[in-house]
Amino acid sequence: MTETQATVTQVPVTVLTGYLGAGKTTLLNRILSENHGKKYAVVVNEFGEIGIDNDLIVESDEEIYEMNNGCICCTVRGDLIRVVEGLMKRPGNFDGILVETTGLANPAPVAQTFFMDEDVRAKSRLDAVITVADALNLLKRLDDAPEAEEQIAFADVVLLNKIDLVSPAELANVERRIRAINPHATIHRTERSAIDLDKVLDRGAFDLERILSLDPEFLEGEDHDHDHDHVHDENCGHDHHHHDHDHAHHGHDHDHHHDHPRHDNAVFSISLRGGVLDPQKFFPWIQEVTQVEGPNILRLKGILAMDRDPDRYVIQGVHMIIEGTHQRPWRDDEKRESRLVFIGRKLNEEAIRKSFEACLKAA
Ligand SMILES: Nc1nc2c(ncn2[C@@H]2O[C@H](COP(=O)(O)OP(=O)(O)OP(=O)(O)O)[C@@H](O)[C@H]2O)c(=O)[nH]1
Repeated sequence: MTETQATVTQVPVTVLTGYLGAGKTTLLNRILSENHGKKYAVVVNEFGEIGIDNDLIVESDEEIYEMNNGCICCTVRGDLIRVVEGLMKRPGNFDGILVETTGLANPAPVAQTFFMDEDVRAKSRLDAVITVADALNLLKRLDDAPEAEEQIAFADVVLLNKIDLVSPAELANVERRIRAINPHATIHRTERSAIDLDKVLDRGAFDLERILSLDPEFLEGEDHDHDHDHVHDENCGHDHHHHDHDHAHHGHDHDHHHDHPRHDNAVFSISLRGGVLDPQKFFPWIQEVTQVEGPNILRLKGILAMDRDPDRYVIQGVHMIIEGTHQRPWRDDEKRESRLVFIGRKLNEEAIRKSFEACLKAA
């Protein structure tokens, strides 16, 4: 090691990935809530037009940078470089960086960022890619979502989460599938992403050799977000207005996994916004929607203002399983409004939008 290398401390970067609703934010919140005496900078990237994820992260002293631009492969790399470079200008303020990717992302471009950009590379090191897998839904997603497989393949550590929702036989089955895709990752079985943090942080686990054997062009993506047709960028939001367009991703020079497409173009989001909701109408409605549309709802999240309720109500779901909690009182300076995002396939947007509006409290 040269003298300069030895004196520069590289900030460890942990990438949290995993398909929609697997338990990434749950893990992130554990990391931020635990009393480990360390300070992390958090970068989150989400899919969907209205920022909700940020509101679901526990309140802490941590600084949170949100990148809300859906398509991680095109725009986020640049954003991530900017955020990381900004952070690097203030050394000593934090002990590590946590990057939570959207559930629809292939983690490769995020991981590449820490090797591609000179400045970033000098000052940070990719510590590990942690993939959270949903024990109940992973097998289905491996069949229909290429990102889910990439996330497993890239993992240094897999949290096989939601073990409370499956039988021991099903669990063993999912674990076998994960092993078949990635024989090297350490697998931990978890409920609510509960894990000793030293099993996920400061692992020194990212194995470049292994990634290069998986993806020989991993270090050659320098021009990645410049070479391809820029028409593509306009469509990167993947929102429902664009979901049936001929997505230009196949033109990507980085699409070297020829055997499967990089993005699941059928997935789109519906963002609903409104004022105060009538709980007598809203709860039966959401039950019905999740029963009827459940198989197509990959994820739903909302922060809702309920009539006669002083608290923000958070609702979350993956397919048919939904959970709701009171988060915290609405602050005086906050507008009491409801935001709800559905992410899925083949959802009937118009019907969902209309029936949601019918749940608003009568003026
Ligand atoms: N039953 C059960 N539910 C869980 C478990 N872990 C997380 N959940 C729930 O699953 C839902 C999704 O969890 P999140 O941590 O928000 O998932 P995520 O991966 O961050 O989701 P996206 O950011 O939307 O991709 C929430 O309602 C959680 O409360 C678990 O082990 N068991």
